[in-house]
Amino acid sequence: MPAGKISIKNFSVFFGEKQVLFDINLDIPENKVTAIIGPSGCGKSTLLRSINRMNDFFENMRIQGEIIFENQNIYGNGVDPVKLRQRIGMVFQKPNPFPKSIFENVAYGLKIQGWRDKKAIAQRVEESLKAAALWDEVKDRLHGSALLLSGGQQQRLCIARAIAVEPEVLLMDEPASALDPIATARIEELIKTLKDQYTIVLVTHNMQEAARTSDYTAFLLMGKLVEFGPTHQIFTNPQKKETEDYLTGRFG
Ligand SMILES: Nc1ncnc2c1ncn2[C@@H]1O[C@H](COP(=O)(O)OP(=O)(O)OP(=O)(O)O)[C@@H](O)[C@H]1O
Repeated sequence: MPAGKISIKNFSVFFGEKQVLFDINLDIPENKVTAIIGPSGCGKSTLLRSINRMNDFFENMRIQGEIIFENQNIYGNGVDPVKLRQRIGMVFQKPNPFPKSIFENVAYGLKIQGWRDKKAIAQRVEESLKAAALWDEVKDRLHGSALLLSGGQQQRLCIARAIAVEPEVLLMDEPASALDPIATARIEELIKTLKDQYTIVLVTHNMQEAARTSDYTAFLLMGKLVEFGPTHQIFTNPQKKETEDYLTGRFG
């Protein structure tokens, strides 16, 4: 297995008294797509959101263990979660463009980072929209509202917005689940092209999607990591009975 870009070490999450992740150990490989699968409520989103400290927004949240990113524990002293989220970007289940123009959506993070040079901003917006496979569809209406785009276009816009600030890691929480099959296929294609440049972690309910798009798969069950390995191995020759039972539809 390639070297880990992110190392999750003995990691547990509690919401109040309730423990939802139990002692997770997982190395997420660089420039690959890692899928997190498992039945509803098993902790997939919680694990994903732990990687860029999005769970910090829940007041009753507590963790144990470490997540190492570039030789630093992201939960260690002195780590700024806002800066961390610029390096570890996120795309959510429901497309959530801002009620602004297409251009402004993509330029938003750059402006927050202090970019002022209009030409440089325009260039980065174009590059990001191209990388998100949306440029050709929107280049003539960059100043039109993002909210008038189709759901699939909005999701690609959110991906463009996330990559505009050049993160190293992209976290995707069921990015295609609100989309029709054609829009889903486009997002899946896009994920495969983005992995050359980004380390991607993808939560999905959809087994076919995990099989089609990911290089590695982690199977979670009731907050525990049951199995992790190359996707083809997990799907064709799982080592654990629980994984096989889940993949063959015996529960979940
Ligand atoms: N902020 C919170 N406070 C309390 N419990 C929470 C909170 N967020 C999640 N949980 C609980 O943690 C458990 C794991 O939730 P999580 O959303 O991570 O699961 P999931 O596998 O992503 O589920 P789904 O596939 O249904 O989205 C669930 O029991 C959920 O109710």
